[in-house]
Amino acid sequence: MANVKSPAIEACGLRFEISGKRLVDDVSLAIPAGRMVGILGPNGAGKSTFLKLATGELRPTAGRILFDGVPLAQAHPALLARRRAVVPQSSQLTFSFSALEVVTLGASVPGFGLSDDHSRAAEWALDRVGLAHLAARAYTDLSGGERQRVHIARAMCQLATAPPSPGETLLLLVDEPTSNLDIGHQRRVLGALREAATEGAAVLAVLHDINLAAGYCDTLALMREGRLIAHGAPDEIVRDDLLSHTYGCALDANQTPSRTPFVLPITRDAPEPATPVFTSSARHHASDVSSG
Ligand SMILES: Nc1ncnc2c1ncn2[C@@H]1O[C@H](COP(=O)(O)OP(=O)(O)OP(=O)(O)O)[C@@H](O)[C@H]1O
Repeated sequence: MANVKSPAIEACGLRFEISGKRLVDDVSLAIPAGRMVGILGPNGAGKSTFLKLATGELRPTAGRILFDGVPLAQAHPALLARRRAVVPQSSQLTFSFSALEVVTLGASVPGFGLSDDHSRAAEWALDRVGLAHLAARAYTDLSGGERQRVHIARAMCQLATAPPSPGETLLLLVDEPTSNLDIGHQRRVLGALREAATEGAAVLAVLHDINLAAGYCDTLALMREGRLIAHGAPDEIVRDDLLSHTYGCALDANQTPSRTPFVLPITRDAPEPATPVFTSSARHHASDVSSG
């Protein structure tokens, strides 16, 4: 068993219930150091709830989360701050901090300001997400996609200012990091997460874009109705039958010449309605109104 490292984070039989509804149901998933795992699944599948359990924001109804083999609830907050960064799905930040100040929020020590290392890490992180030119801009004046990249940079800065000791793993937990981004910035952000994994971090990312997930993640975990229904290499998950069933629509899986799997919705076989639906219902509505 040489070279087998315990996972950076591991969910064991995780369940979360609220008001008698099971949002996460018996999910077991391990993310080892150096791996990027994408969580996929339809809206409401339980992906964000699972991520919140993994960050400790929610406490499981049953099962447990281990961080480097230790129950997450027992991990010291200082250790978590040094080794684990979280990017939630949305942020309510309304102060007019500059982009640079937001990026340093996770790294500054109250009363001591920023060290040179922190400042350098923040500038590096902003540059990594293509925002170096907006470092001084008020966060509240940034676009949605720019704000999203600021939060990715904040997480990267947080981890970059605390290089791990030998044997320690950094953990990055991100919820839909590309939802507001154009395709170029999607690539840039996923490339940065991929690079973090290649350098040894464990990365868990909730993603909606199956093709980007297949291109950047080592494995894909597919959730539906709170359950983990499949977990494997991208070519084991990006399959017509599995995805069409999971998402409830006809999907066509294929591979690029470099053998990266991808999927497209099947639209060519869908018959066009004889009468445009909107026009037809609008006409009915108009005749109801005139005859009433
Ligand atoms: N506090 C709550 N009370 C009841 N139901 C909840 C609560 N929070 C979330 N849910 C429900 O739990 C289910 C899972 O939510 P979750 O946000 O984890 O889904 P998701 O897979 O991340 O979805 P999406 O892709 O739309 O972001 C959804 O049906 C949601 O409506």
